[in-house]
Amino acid sequence: MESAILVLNAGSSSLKFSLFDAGAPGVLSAVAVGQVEGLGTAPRLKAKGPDGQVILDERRSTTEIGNHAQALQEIAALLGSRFVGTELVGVGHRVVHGGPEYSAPLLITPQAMQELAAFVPLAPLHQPHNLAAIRAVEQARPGLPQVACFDTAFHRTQNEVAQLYGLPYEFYERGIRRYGFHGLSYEYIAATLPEVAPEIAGGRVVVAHLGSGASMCAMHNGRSVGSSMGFTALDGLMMGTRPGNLDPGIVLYLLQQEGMSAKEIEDLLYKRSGLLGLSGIGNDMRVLQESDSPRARLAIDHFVYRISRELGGLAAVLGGLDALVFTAGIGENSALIRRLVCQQAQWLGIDLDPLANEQSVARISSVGSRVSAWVVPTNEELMIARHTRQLLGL
Ligand SMILES: Nc1ncnc2c1ncn2[C@@H]1O[C@H](COP(=O)(O)OP(=O)(O)O)[C@@H](O)[C@H]1O
Ligand SMILES: CC(=O)OP(=O)(O)O
Ligand SMILES: [Mg+2]
Repeated sequence: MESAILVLNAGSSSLKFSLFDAGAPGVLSAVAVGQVEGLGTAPRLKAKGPDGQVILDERRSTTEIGNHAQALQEIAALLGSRFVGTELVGVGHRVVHGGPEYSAPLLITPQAMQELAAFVPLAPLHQPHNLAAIRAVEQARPGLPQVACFDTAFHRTQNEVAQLYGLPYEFYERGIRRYGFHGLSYEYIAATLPEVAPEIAGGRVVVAHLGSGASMCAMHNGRSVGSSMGFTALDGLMMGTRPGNLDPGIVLYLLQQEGMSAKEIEDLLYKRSGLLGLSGIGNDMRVLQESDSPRARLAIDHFVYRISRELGGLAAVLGGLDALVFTAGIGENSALIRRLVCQQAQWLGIDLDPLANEQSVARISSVGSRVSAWVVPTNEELMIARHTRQLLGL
């Protein structure tokens, strides 16, 4: 391989990467994928080759890999040793918040970095890490072209009514509006549906991206018309450590009556709530599913309840529903969550095929189901690589 595109997806506790052959014409294929997960707690470096074979799986101490910059160094060392002689021609990044202006991928410049830094308070779990990864690459390889791909961009097709909050209009003009997130994932699903599920690709589809962060998107003919996430990635569904949609009066109460500081509330809302806060056990759905604790079951039931409510709302936005698509860590892997959600959604016309659901095959609803249900694995890194290749003209 002569030249490659590196993709970095920096999350709150992980740094995911993929390396793509930039020289091969046509369909992009990853020659290596992996991540450093457990950043800050129990770092673990994992990497796989093109056929999915494990090439590395090592636990490291927090002194060895203590932050995203060190994680990036490890990834660079690993890739450098395996792909000697390969020239890196571009780096694509997931940047969670692009604000009202950025509705397309962007070539990184010093000015763009300044503008994107203004969105750090709107995505404190993600934006600082996204920008730190860009700076680290710039430091290691000055002048290497870097592209920012935004989680918010895919939702900019939504009309003004859908993006408004019921605040005085000048707040909307100042940028306080519903942005929506997980857009690279939804864009990938929209691009994939014509292949895997052509009968629904042009229809009214709700996609449920259920991972550590979770959201749902109402899509009509592959375009976003509504999203459960809003101004920040706190809104909508309950998540691993975030509560999702919350009465704003609770925040006022905590500030004014309970004397919590803004920082303490930020910590509560981003890091201590959701599945973790309700269960008291953890934020990993696998652990909750295996637990006998009633609170773990309560957390799962509330997770499903919130998805069901949001599904009804987004189906109303679409004026009806043709299909429900599950994706991301929980959506792709948890037959239990899919079963519970689909059972709740029987009133909408979804009839689950239990065996297909257990096997996580693409279509998981029965042949006669009026509204179909699907599992479609997402690939944010591939979406970023496509954008990067196109923007850089590679
Ligand atoms: N087999 C599984 N069953 C249930 N949940 C799973 C399974 N595998 C992964 N998950 C869940 O997926 C979540 C991570 O999803 P992912 O999309 O990778 O999240 P993120 O990118 O936001 O970190 C984990 O927290 C875990 O709860
Ligand atoms: C926007 C968001 O919540 O992303 P993630 O699911 O990666 O945490
Ligand atoms: Mg994710």
